[in-house]
Amino acid sequence: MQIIEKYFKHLSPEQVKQFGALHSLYTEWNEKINVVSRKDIDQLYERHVLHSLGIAKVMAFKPGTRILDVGTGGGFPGIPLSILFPESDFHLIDSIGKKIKVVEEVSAGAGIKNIRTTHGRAEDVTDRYHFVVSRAVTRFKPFWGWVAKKFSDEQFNDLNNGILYLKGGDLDEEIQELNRPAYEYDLNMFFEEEFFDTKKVVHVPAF
Ligand SMILES: C[S@@+](CC[C@H](N)C(=O)[O-])C[C@H]1O[C@@H](n2cnc3c(N)ncnc32)[C@H](O)[C@@H]1O
Repeated sequence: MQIIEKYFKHLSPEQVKQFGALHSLYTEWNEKINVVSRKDIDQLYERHVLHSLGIAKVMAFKPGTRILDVGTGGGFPGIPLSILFPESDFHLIDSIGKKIKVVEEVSAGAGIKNIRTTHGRAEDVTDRYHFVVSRAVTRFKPFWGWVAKKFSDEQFNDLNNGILYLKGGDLDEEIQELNRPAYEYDLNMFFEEEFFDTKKVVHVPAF
């Protein structure tokens, strides 16, 4: 938990409480339904919570921003981002029902109010969002096909509406295949831990 406060210094007491609650909630739920690899649960705050918050270092969502987390699994990056941005609205979707059950239990347990969940496929969502976030779901090209029609054309954030995807490694081939402008932000600019050496946030503007 200290690692979150090291990089996010202006958390409210409520946010400190909510981030602090995640360890016991994920430990409890991960024993019933495996959403985080067992060896990673000890590094929950670095590898899952702080990694998810890498998106916040690139983009501070303004109040009223609507964000879809595609293939959220156990709630990453959506749950940490919803705690950090309590005035934005998050929609977390996954095609596996038991993962959505974990998301619902963890978000209720932590008292998170700005999340709604759907058990279903991203392709079937018909609502409009300012941003789509994701981690570890699929390559950019098919992903773009799933979400291209889901963007609102109302812009009020510092970056253009679009995808903010957590990726790792060399992305040249994947971005070439996507054939759209994509901007890479290295997370080692913000976080000094070795885990972030190869990690990036990629912004794919929708317009
Ligand atoms: C490797 S997991 C990553 C989970 C989470 N984003 C994380 O980083 O911890 C990929 C998730 O994407 C979900 N998924 C794959 N295709 C999907 C689709 N078309 N719509 C919704 N969820 C999908 C899977 O069910 C799975 O939970």
